[in-house]
Amino acid sequence: MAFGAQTMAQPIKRVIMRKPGASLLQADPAVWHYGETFNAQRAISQYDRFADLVAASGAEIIWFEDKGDGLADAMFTHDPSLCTEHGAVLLNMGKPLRKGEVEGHAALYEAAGVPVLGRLEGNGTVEGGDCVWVDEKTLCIGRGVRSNAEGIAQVRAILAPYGIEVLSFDLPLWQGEEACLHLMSVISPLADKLALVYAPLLPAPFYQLLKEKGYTLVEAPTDEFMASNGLNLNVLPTRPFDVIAVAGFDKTKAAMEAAGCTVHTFEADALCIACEGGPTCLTRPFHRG
Ligand SMILES: NC(=O)NCCC[C@H](N)C(=O)O
Repeated sequence: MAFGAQTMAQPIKRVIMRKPGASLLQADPAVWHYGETFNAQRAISQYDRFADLVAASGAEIIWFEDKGDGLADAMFTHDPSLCTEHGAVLLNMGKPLRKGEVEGHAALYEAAGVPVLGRLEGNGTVEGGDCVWVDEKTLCIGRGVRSNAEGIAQVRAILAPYGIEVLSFDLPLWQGEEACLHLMSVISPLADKLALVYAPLLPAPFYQLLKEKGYTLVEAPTDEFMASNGLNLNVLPTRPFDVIAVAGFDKTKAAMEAAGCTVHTFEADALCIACEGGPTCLTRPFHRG
């Protein structure tokens, strides 16, 4: 099976996804840090609409089944692994409740015949949501509550033989250690060198790098970023200029449309806003191009 995703917006050919089921239905929202609008049954039906949009893009979905393993956050398949043109990297989750998800990804890559280049060990943590390819040879990682210096150093060592540079950028604490703020919480690539950002929370050197690399930045409005717990910004390009976003954030949608994007939306208060993860987080594209 072909693989490799060192870009963030090229057409998704293959993607790992997990439909929430038994594990989400059993999840205690207080334990998992799910918000007031959490409702597992509604989240599951909202997910179905999202999965229809991904399937309609033509992507092949590789399913990571929820057989009641208790891993409620495992629907956010973006986080336990990433996949280069040379093979996959198995990450190590910073959120302790999510550690067990990595084995599921390992099994899927093995079944798909995708080689594994390396696996994070010991205390090193990096989550996929902190990883942004700004070009095919440059992977930026947000150092924060979920990804630490040791984990970033391990990813750097795993990818160095392939000529891939790994850069680290410090994230703010924002809503605290229990909440989820990834580097991808403040940027969503929309096309080659075009990204939706929430500039006030971008690490300043990362903002400067994007400018140096020639990016055009579309700014998401503060009121919608706050009202959505940041989920207005978390949009998934299934191909350049064609994105899936959470419904209800019209100014953000209009800003993307003004930049030339077609925006498909789905209702996601019980799924994304409550569980702190959006359309990008719900997918691990492992072949784009
Ligand atoms: N890439 C992402 O931003 N993933 C969202 C993960 C949300 C999940 N509830 C978590 O706390 O890890």
